[in-house]
Amino acid sequence: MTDQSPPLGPIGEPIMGENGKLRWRPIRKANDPAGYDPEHKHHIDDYDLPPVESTVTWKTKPGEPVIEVEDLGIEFLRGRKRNLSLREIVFTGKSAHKRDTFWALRNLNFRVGRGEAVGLVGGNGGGKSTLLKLIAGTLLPDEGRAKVHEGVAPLIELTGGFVGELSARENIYLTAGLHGMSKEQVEERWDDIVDFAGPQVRAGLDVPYRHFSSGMQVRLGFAVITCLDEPIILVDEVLAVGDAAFREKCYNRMESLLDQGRTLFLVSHSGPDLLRFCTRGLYLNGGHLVGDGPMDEIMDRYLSELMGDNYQLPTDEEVTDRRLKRTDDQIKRRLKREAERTAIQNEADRRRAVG
Ligand SMILES: Nc1ncnc2c1ncn2[C@@H]1O[C@H](COP(=O)(O)OP(=O)(O)OP(=O)(O)O)[C@@H](O)[C@H]1O
Repeated sequence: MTDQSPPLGPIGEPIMGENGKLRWRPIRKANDPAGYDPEHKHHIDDYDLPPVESTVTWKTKPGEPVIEVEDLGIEFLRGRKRNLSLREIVFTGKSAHKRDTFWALRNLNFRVGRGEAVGLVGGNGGGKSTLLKLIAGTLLPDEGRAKVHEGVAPLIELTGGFVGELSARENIYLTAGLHGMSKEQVEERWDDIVDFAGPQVRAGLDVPYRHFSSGMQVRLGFAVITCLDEPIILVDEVLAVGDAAFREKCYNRMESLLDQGRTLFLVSHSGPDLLRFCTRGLYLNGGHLVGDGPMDEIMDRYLSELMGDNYQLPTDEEVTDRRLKRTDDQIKRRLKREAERTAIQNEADRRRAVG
């Protein structure tokens, strides 16, 4: 919100905004990190946060959906039942193998806007990974459609679509090239990719990718996928194999991508991770979309259905307090990123000036 917004209540007093969100009176502009008061409670919308430059070229206009899922369904083969006898085949005209199929996803309908961060929750086998693969286009639906209006950078399998026989170096060029990046663009971002992936990956750049440990695979996969200029990022549970420090680095990068207005789809069984980024939750159960709403409400519903009486739903007051705490943390992290970006920019300007 800018200073032209309708007047707010006294400092620290929440008022209900027109959009139904609680808002707090800002005590300073967000682009003035020095004035930040960590004791004060804020709503992120109260800040005139500077837009973050992005190299993405958008095909959609602001406000248009980037993903439209309509009556989407996919059927899988569960296995084969007993083979039919020759007599049955001849007299019934059926195939020798009886097909035993099931709908892994069915009747899914939803739209996702630019810049939304969507978390997918649901029990094992609920269809989360399958949905990401349908959005990425690596699986085709049997019913309906998933219309994706922007490019997608998927990290949905540990191998990230990389070729095991090729070296890590070759895989970087290959993946970036498939997403439309020229050799020069890859070279420009080379250090960013390899530094992010870490020293173990740098040391193994010429080793066949299949010899990488699962942690190294995910480091390289994440570094490459998030360096692409694709507006939609899909991340499946894969980050779980990285160590804690690397995961934190990945989360920071995901937040930077969201600052640029990119769209994120995240599958995770970790409530805190989902709540850190995602504003919207989709709940898949038995292949059906059974919930679509604010991430915290979807998470509470999923956990209470999963754990029954062992999960205590928060009171309204607790929900509000937790939302405020999360918003406050998001603002602090955003300001830190702004300060880091400014420092990097200043250093680059200084070097340019020195020649
Ligand atoms: N290629 C496939 N062929 C047959 N069945 C499949 C295939 N891929 C997934 N399935 C099945 O589809 C269902 C949904 O699987 P999916 O991996 O999407 O679930 P998930 O919600 O991601 O589960 P988890 O939380 O355990 O990772 C499961 O029953 C799974 O066994």
